[in-house]
Amino acid sequence: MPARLRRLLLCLHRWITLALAPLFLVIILSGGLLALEPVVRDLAASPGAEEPIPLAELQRFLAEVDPQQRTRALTLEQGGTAVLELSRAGERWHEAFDLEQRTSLGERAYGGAFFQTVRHLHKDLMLDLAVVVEVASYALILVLIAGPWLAWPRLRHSLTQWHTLIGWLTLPLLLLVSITGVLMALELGTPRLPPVDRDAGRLAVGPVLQQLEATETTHVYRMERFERAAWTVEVDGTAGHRQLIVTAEGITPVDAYPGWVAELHQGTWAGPWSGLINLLAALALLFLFISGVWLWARRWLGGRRRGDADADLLIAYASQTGTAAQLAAETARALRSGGARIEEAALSALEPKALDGYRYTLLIVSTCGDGDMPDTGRTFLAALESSSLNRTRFALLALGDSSYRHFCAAGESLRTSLRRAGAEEVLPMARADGAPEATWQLWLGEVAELVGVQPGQTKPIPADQPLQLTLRRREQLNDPNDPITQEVWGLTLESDTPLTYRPGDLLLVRPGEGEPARPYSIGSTPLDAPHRLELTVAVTSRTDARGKNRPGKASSLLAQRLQLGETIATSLRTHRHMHPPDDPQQPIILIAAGCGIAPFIGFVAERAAQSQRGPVWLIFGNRRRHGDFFHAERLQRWQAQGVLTRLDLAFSRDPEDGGYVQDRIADARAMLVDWMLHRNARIYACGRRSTIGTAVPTALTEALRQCGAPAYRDQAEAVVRGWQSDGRLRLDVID
Ligand SMILES: Cc1cc2nc3c(=O)[nH]c(=O)nc-3n(C[C@H](O)[C@H](O)[C@H](O)COP(=O)(O)O)c2cc1C
Repeated sequence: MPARLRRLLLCLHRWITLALAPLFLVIILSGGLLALEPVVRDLAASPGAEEPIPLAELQRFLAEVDPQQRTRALTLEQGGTAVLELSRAGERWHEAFDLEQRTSLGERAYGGAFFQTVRHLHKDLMLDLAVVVEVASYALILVLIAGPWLAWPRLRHSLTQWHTLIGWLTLPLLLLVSITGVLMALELGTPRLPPVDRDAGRLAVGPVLQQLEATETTHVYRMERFERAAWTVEVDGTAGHRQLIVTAEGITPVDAYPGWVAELHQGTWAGPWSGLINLLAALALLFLFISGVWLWARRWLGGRRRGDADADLLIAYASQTGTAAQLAAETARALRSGGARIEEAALSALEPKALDGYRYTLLIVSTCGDGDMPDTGRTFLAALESSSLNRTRFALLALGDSSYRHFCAAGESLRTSLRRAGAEEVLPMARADGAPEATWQLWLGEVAELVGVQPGQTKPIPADQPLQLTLRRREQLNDPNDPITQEVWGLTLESDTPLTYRPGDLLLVRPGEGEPARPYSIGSTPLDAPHRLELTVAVTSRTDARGKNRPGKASSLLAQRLQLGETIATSLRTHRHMHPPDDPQQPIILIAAGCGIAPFIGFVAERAAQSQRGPVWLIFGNRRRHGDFFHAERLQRWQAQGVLTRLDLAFSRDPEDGGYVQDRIADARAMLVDWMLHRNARIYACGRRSTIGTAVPTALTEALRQCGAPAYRDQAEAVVRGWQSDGRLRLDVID
């Protein structure tokens, strides 16, 4: 189904229900109660009479027991009993009589007056607003019809799945009840009645019987006044068994009363007990209504707390190269072992409102780029602008390096925005300059004291390793004659000592003394050559104050100025977040745009060096197959060897393989969703912010939705956020 149509149906389903919620509740609850009426009536009565009463005998009987003609209805029961509904001065009651003795057997209480009120509520809200009920019934039919288009039922235990399953199972019954309700309001499928003068005076039972005398009627089964001056009477006579409408003007035979539509609507087509089906319909509707509103409210309130629902501390982080993430994990471990109940999440997995649900929120946030917030914190920071957090109490540890122009700028701006949103800062902000271990330890001590726990032992955070590396090989990876491609080089660097790292770790390169370092993802494995590491380096450029193009200092050093055999001082930073899974059998999906392929060459190389390896699927996108399909030869060799299980390519400027990585995700969505939901795969994505940072999560959300797992956008988004926070989806964004 087209996404736009689905969105429209979802809007109808959700907003009609919410807009008409009180009305729906009244109609559903009163309908459920009314379903009980025939049953209660049946329980109170003896089984129905088989024999009707002769007309003359009925006249004599009524003349004696009801001389003032207060009878509104008469029914017969087995054992010679008649039950009269009598009224006096607006009061109504049922009384049973012995037909032979003509004596009262006492009042019959089955809550007739109560059901009368409920019926009134069900039909016109007790305010003569039958038209409002009619409109609500149309709306309900729309809501019911829109529902099944939104999700397939699945056998899984979650409120959403129960909502879907019950909706699907009871749909025919619910449609039947609501459509017959509308038909009744339109008087379709009910017997065609003669015109009834609603303003005429009350027509008493005596004149009705007199009129019947003048016809061929011999026996009466039951009779009931349904308007002030109109009765329905079921009779036997020479013309057979008939249903008559009697008014002051005369007698009209009609089809069976109240008609098949009303019987279907009331559920009484198979006797009083089949009416209980309507109780089932009402309970199903009530469940769908309450669960639907609850699911919506839960999403709306941003109740995105997952995992430990009782946690009273939230540890949230925004990290670019993994340090803040690692410190957050260590903080959580230390406080947990002291007995605190903790939830840990990347800021990208949270909505600001969620912070209000915890006693304290502890934030660890680094600064990247030129004073920027890491990608995992940007959406959160923007969302804070329109949030009001009056129950949030937070403590913040900012990571940075004072050799950069804007020291701890991301931490500062997060702090400002939180305070502006109304959150209370409970500890002075801590700023770590360079290696953060010492500052973090002090901060952890303060935090532990604040929350009242004794922190457990902490593991040291690996510090950056200084490394002297010699350039051994440099090869241009793009086609220098193709102006559409960006200048990209593959470098092999060598150390005197064996190296300890995993693919995805970062090599920090300072282009000069006092210059800020630039991180480069390492795309090799020490399993292949323990002294070597490989980089894929794009030559960046920026426009200076005079409008001239200046090459990036670190990239031009690596790609141009550094000579073969020359040595450079660097440092190696562990980037645990971008390590391949520890289990070599776990399926991995690698999504790379442009230079984002850099770490993944190392991922596949690591798998190639392992004997017991799981599947690897690479989705790579760039501009031109013949200009910038980096590492093509190696990738194709790995594919032929079966190391690379699947390779999908998107070259945006080539007509034959056009599109972007997100288009390949959409093409292969069924397989991708299957790998994620049933094969415990992990996704890694690396590339520029515009491609990977937003397009990949959006494409994954869309893939889930299209596969109906789940079908609602906000739920699919929550699944993708969940993958991000539990490490099933790992993004590495390069500027
Ligand atoms: C490319 C790059 C840019 C950085 N920019 C800044 C900056 O503008 N201001 C600052 O205080 N620190 C800056 N830093 C230092 C980091 O904030 C610091 O290394 C921090 O520990 C990294 O934490 P993370 O691994 O969680 O991202 C930068 C680091 C790198 C590698």
